[in-house]
Amino acid sequence: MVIEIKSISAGYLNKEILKNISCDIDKKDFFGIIGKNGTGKSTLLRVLCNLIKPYYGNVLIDGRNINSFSRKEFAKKISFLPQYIDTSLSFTVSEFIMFGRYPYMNMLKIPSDDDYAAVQKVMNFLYIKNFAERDINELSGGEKQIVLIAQVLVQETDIIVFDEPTSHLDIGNQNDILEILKDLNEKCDKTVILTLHDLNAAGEFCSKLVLIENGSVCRQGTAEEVLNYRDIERVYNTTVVVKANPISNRPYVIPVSKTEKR
Ligand SMILES: Nc1ncnc2c1ncn2[C@@H]1O[C@H](COP(=O)(O)OP(=O)(O)OP(=O)(O)O)[C@@H](O)[C@H]1O
Repeated sequence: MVIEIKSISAGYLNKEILKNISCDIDKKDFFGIIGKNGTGKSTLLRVLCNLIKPYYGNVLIDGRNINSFSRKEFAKKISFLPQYIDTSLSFTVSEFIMFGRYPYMNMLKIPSDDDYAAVQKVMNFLYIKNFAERDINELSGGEKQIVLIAQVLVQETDIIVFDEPTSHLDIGNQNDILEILKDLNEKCDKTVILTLHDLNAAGEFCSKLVLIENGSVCRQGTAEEVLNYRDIERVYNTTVVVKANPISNRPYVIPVSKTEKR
């Protein structure tokens, strides 16, 4: 077990958002967190990444409480791509990716040869070397998302965490990003943890899912176990049909209009 989330209650000021959440994440997992808007998915990631302290409970990584890590140590263990990142300042793609190397730099924050090599390696891996010198603000949404992922990868952590990495992307770019994350999971031994709104993408790519309902775990397990129509209909308050993808055999969820007879 690489991550143990134990009986977490957390929120903001006095408002409890997460209520007694427990889940275990294995090293090999491609772990998806799903649930309605505002149910606490991002809050759970913030607790996991030690950005907010829980009211109760704790998070262990490799058996060690996350509170016992120094900031630099933690940044070499787990990297996080939040849902919103300000990219309004003008940086080239390679400069922007270099920010991910901060945990490895000395007090003066001058990149070493290793830092430059790490940036080149990630750009090669993601096939983005050709726009290394472009301004990040000139990129399309899909290109920018790959650069954000590059900044996470250059941090060279075993655990990578993404808050809705595919929002605003078309189905082609969404699949491209998820394939990259799947490769990182399967070929580079990274533990991938992400939130997703697209239940079909979650069903297709995630090895394990947790469905959050009003800040609590409704169900966790394989995609087949979690994406059952009863839970999905109740949690999302809508009508759906769940089928198996004829090629991958993984579950996908089809919405049904209220005007259709059942
Ligand atoms: N910084 C904050 N301060 C106060 N309340 C917050 C803060 N961030 C989130 N919340 C509240 O916590 C609740 C859960 O938010 P969270 O972002 O974790 O949900 P989510 O499931 O990720 O939502 P979405 O799918 O819409 O991104 C919401 O009611 C939200 O308004």
